[in-house]
Amino acid sequence: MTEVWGLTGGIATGKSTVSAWLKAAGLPVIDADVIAREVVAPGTPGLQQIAAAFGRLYLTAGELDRKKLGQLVFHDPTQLKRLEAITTPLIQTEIQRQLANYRQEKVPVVIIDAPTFFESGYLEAFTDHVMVVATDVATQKCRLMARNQLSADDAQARMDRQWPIEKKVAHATVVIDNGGTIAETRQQVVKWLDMKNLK
Ligand SMILES: CC(C)(COP(=O)(O)OP(=O)(O)OC[C@H]1O[C@@H](n2cnc3c(N)ncnc32)[C@H](O)[C@@H]1O)[C@@H](O)C(=O)NCCC(=O)NCCS
Ligand SMILES: Nc1ncnc2c1ncn2[C@@H]1O[C@H](COP(=O)(O)OP(=O)(O)OP(=O)(O)O)[C@@H](O)[C@H]1O
Repeated sequence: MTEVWGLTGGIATGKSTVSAWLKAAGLPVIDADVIAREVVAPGTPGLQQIAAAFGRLYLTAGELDRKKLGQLVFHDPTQLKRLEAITTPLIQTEIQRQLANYRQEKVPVVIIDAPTFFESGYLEAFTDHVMVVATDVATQKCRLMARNQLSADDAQARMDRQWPIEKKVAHATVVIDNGGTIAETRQQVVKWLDMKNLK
């Protein structure tokens, strides 16, 4: 039987950093952020639906202008809901397709890496356990501003679109504290891999 783990965290708390280590250890990772980009790639029905709903203003040279759409939806929950009404079913179908393949291959452990794992409302039903990568809020905001070149207001707006990290931590099977150095975080992940006999 395949054991399915959700991997999540707050925006910029270090989920991708941990996910890369799990992949390097040979675990199959279904990456919701990658799928979210694929379903709105040029020429897809997803992109057509976005253009129809939000206007061609959000397309540049036939591609989704992610920065412009992000500025709209991360500052306006109603617009984010409109976007998710298009993207969520497409993402969900692809995650389920990949998961079904892994189950058929009887892969022992599969990871679903999804920033909005809890908020999406459907992923918990597919998973057995959840790993949450957490930092304190000040560290999260600082790293988000630095990585995405965002103002404090823009960073806060993105953080406010997600569950607070304490609430995610309260729902976790395992918490990885990424508030310290990369090496300290790595140690926690290696310990988990050891415990699961996955190294
Ligand atoms: C609004 C979009 C175009 C902005 O693109 P951009 O390249 O600037 O950001 P990117 O997609 O890399 O996301 C960065 C981070 O923002 C956060 N985020 C993205 N979508 C959401 C959302 N629907 N709700 C809350 N946070 C979100 C996540 O932490 C994510 O890791 C894009 O995020 C999008 O299409 N979102 C809707 C699809 C979705 O729900 N994706 C979440 C993964 S399943
Ligand atoms: N322990 C750490 N110390 C310093 N910087 C870190 C640490 N962990 C991650 N970072 C940096 O913080 C930023 C956010 O990390 P990462 O991209 O892994 O977050 P994420 O949770 O995947 O973000 P998102 O939700 O946007 O996908 C990156 O620039 C990364 O290099």
